[in-house]
Amino acid sequence: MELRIEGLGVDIDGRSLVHDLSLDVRGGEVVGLVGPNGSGKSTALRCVYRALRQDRGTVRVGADDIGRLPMRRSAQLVAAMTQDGAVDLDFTVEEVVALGRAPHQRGNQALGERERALCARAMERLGIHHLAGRGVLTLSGGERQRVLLARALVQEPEILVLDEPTNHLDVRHQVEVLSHLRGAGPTVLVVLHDLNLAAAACDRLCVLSQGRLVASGTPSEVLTEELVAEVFGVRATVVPHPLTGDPQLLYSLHHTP
Ligand SMILES: Nc1ncnc2c1ncn2[C@@H]1O[C@H](COP(=O)(O)OP(=O)(O)OP(=O)(O)O)[C@@H](O)[C@H]1O
Repeated sequence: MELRIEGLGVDIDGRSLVHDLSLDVRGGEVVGLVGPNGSGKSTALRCVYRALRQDRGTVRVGADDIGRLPMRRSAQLVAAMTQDGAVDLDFTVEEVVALGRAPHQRGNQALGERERALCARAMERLGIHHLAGRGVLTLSGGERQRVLLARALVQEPEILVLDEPTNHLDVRHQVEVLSHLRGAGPTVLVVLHDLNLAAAACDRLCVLSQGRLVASGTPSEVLTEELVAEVFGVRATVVPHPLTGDPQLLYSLHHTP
């Protein structure tokens, strides 16, 4: 299903955090939202998963304006994996993953066979099945990130939004988590800081700077030396990945633009 953000605007304390943002993510596409710290990425994403109500604009999932749907319906359509989605109750891993089914369940209804198999498969896929009985408060940051992703996947959403899903992950798990995004089923909008991983994981990138969309397109169209210098204030050399052709940025610590 398509995610369409139209003319999104968020103001807080008289300051415009997101300004007239419009972007589309086509069904099954993976789009990366990148930009410097404080450029409004998380604020925009929060409007998509309804943690924040925008002052202007709409967020549509398919034909529906998400802001007009009952909360249960929008939770069936949109799953979020976020930094503030951390679980602070001492649930087990298995229980937290099963919470992903909540928007589809009635009351305290027990999970059926299909749901239990779905949870087991997600834990297997993310390499956390051996942690099933562990309390989430005892997990490392990276283990917890993978639990939160498993919870989002078992929600079987149409739209999956992720805010820095590779935070805390070692390089192997960064690659693994991002490789799960393509072809996973849902349409994906993901905030990433690592531009090289973003180029490898995303079909298209949207660049935010000071709350405004300043570039969008394929990673090769967007990640130019000029853009990286202008938006991030960093001198980088862009080279094609020798195997995939994706643009990859090489940084020199001793040169600034
Ligand atoms: N509730 C709030 N009240 C005041 N200012 C806020 C609030 N939420 C966000 N901001 C400010 O809005 C700006 C954008 O924040 P946001 O978290 O969206 O940026 P970001 O691009 O996700 O940043 P980062 O890469 O550092 O995570 C920042 O300057 C932040 O301090």
